[in-house]
Amino acid sequence: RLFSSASSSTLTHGDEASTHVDAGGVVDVNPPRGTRDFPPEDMRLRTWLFDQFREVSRLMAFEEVDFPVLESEALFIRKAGEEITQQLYNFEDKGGRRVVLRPEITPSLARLVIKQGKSVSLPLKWFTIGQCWRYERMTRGRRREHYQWNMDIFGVPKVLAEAELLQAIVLLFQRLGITSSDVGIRVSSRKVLQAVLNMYSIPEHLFTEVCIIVDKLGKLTREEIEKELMSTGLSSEAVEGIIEVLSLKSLSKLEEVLGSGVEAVADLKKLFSFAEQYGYADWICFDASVVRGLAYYTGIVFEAFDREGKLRAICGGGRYDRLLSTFGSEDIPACGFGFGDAVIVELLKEKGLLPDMSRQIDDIVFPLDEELEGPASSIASSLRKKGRAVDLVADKRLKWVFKHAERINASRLILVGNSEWERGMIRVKILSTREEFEVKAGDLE
Ligand SMILES: OCc1cccc(Br)n1
Repeated sequence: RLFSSASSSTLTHGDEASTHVDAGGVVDVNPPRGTRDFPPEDMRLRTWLFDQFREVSRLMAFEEVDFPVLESEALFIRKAGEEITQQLYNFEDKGGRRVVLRPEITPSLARLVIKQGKSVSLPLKWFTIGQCWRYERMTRGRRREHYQWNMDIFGVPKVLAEAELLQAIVLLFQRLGITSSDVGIRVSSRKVLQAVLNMYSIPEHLFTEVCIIVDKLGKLTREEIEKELMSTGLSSEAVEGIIEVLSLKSLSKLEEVLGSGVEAVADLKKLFSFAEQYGYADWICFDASVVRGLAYYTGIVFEAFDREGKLRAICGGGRYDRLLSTFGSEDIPACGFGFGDAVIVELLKEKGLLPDMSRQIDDIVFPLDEELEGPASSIASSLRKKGRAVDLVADKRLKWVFKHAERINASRLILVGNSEWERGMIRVKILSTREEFEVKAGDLE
């Protein structure tokens, strides 16, 4: 514990109590509920994962963008009863403005596209990695923040855009060593549900609400889903029809039920034929139950899942052709996905695919006497200017330095000692081969 649990008097400075501890004199060293610290080893893993996200974005020719974590609440007020908008991390700032810690990134992307307006030429292919927030009652002890990699394409109405996004996801999995035996991607289209609602002449305004309800398939029982659907005013016949179609996992069966020439079927057939061309057909499967829980999806939707069924969705996304008009702007066809930083790490752990996250340093420079600290720092400085990662160590016993060199996987140990320095020399140990030699200080590369 950082402080004893003594009374606060032991912690005061002068006559005012320290402002960092409560009356009990103990500061809480944990981060706020539902949030994480990233100490060095965790940060190395996160940096490695984000580097994979960035490399795939580069391969796909996407441009990086960024936004404030803080957004106007108005960007996320939607009436569809989505979990994400019911758990807004929202508050009023000191200027009386209603703001949120963003729960997702797509609305910010849409806002920037609108703001850029005519100054950008379509298509746009943008990516970002950003922290997203939700305020969930900690009854379920779940996280309140995660980082999400988002890839979005604006201005391409055809399913080739969704096919591009699916390749990005498959490339990412392949870079991490995950195969299509570990993970699949369920693909469907909101137009399937649209077609079913049309079959039962269900009014358009119920579409989004029905989507949000059926997205809970697999989380709620069939009875609960049926009850919620009936509560929207759907007939039991329509409810049965919806549930029957959504349980389809074959495109040909879907075509039988919906009839040929239905846009939903045409889109999906096109997407699956692209998948063959890209070479990721074995990663994807049609599953009509996929609707995703965001109100604004209008077409193809998809989500990646672990085939053992132990984890929550790894990533998900879809087409959202009418989001911009909800912000009062001209619509631009768009599609994208979000890929969180938590479930993927759970999967890598499950599969024994976590990379080695130990430190690696090029050189340790160590002065054997205090009066050699100056020369040691000049040696460290010249090595750093040549691009070497150098740990300058002082005030330690040599035994500790050897242990430290092992701990941080240093390649070389450079010792600055009196007898050598008098001759302008330093001693170099190559730690992998134990080879040791003297070299003129200025000649060391
Ligand atoms: O994907 C839902 C979500 C949104 C924000 C924060 C967290 Br943790 N999870």
